[in-house]
Amino acid sequence: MKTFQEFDLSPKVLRAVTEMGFEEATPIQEKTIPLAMEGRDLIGQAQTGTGKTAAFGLPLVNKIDVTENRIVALIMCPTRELAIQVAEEISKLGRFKGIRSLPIYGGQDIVKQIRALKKKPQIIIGTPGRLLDHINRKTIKLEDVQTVVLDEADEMLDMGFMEDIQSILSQVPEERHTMLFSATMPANIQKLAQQFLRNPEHVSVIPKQVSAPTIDQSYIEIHERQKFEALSRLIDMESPELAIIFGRTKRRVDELSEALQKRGYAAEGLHGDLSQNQRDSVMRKFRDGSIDVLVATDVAARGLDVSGVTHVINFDLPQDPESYVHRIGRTGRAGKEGTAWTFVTPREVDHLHFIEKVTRHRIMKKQLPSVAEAMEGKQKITATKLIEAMQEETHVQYKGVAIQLLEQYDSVNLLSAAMQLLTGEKKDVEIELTPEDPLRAKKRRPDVRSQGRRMGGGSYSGGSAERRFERYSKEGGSRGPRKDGSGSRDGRTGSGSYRDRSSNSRDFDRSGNKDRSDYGSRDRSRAPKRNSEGSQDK
Ligand SMILES: Nc1ncnc2c1ncn2[C@@H]1O[C@H](COP(=O)(O)OP(=O)(O)OP(=O)(O)O)[C@@H](O)[C@H]1O
Ligand SMILES: [Mg+2]
Repeated sequence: MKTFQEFDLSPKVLRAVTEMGFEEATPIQEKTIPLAMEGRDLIGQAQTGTGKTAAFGLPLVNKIDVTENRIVALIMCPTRELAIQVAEEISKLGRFKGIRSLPIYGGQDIVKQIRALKKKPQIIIGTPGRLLDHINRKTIKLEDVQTVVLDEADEMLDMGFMEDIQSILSQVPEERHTMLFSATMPANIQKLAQQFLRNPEHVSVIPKQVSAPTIDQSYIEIHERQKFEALSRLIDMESPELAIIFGRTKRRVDELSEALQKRGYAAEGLHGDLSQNQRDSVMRKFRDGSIDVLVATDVAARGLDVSGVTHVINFDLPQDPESYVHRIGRTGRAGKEGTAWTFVTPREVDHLHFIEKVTRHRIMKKQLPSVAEAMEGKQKITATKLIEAMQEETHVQYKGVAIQLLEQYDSVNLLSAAMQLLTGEKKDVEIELTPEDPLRAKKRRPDVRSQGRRMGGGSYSGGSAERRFERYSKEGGSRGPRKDGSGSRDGRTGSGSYRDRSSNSRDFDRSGNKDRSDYGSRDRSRAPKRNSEGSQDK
């Protein structure tokens, strides 16, 4: 492993890296930083949570001259939350150097963004839709851009952003440095690479499995109507520090977060039909720990890096293997351990096995914890907390009352009652969720012999396995129109109808993440053809 001193980074950039607590470069950083510093176009693939942001961010902030007062670098991300987060990381990396960066995404007041643009940022981090909006308004000019990064490149393609990306890049000089990054590189990424990159270097540090090795993966076979009880028991048994629960649709996320609140959990939902203020507020609360359960659609599947996420629970099975990899990759980041549980209805078991094959990772079948096990798990955690608190010896002021109580009451009864209070017994409210249809079982199975390459394990070069995977995906509907596709274009126009129609539909909430919500008068013909969420986010 290389230390950062071994790269030819400027002292101010090195200082930022040190302050961020990075000591050694991760494998993707080790391989891509020198290439990027040489100005090589590249496609970088590495497991979730392994520092791809700094892999492109460091060479970028290192290269930019601080006296520059034009936009010289552009980073595109598929979702608003990710744009905000990447901007945050870039700003940390460029802090001592004084690099100016700005996130540009839909849902935020455009006038405010125009004002911020007047401060002459050198790096723009944006979602495609809103970027185009600024380009059309001539409030963003890309004629001086020298470096372009597409983070989560495959997802942007999947969301139907191809045309938007084409339009944006048509504004950027052809003589530029372009980099694509993602943990997954399905075959169709080739199209994007051929079009936008020049003689790119493929850097893949995906070992055997595409999902991070530090994630413990299990599934529970369960009927739709039992899922909520199972979820409550799992949370009780495992007592996550922070958990992300993925639901298939926006409606599901709304119902689930409400149900969890009724049971007394500190949970909130995130999906594309919320206002940007609501989205920001939910993310803030999750990051600062004022809620410990985030219920989300796939809008939260990509790139989000929240420290302390110990558990990911797929309440509904994800649509495709990539989505599975990215969702569970919200835990087990930066070498930490994580746990992922997936609920699978009997009719979806085939689909789960397909995901297992494509990701080349065995997902262990586990039994639903019994009420007694959940209870026991919870009590163990309370007992541990109690013992830790006792050892800290900060409870002196309670000792007087404790002695009095012990003189009056039975010690076992007393401690049991205290533990019950501490455990915070959940309210026993009856919950009924609207059932979701199971994902359709896939008929076509991947060819086991060639599966290693299917998720781009070292190659994305369009071999038969990739093609098969792509074909499979299309048939399975996962790459076809998202199920909420219907409303997407309206979303782009900013009319209320999208919201009205989609909130109860079985929509894949990619919708919300993509920022098209204030597309205003933009040409509708440019709306992504295929999807759903593509609709909203710029
Ligand atoms: N060299 C390093 N040493 C320690 N921590 C690091 C290093 N590089 C990055 N990190 C931290 O690791 C975490 C994950 O990084 P990042 O979000 O860039 O991962 P990623 O590879 O982009 O994941 P994803 O595929 O989910 O987007 C972040 O909190 C980041 O600050
Ligand atoms: Mg990332």
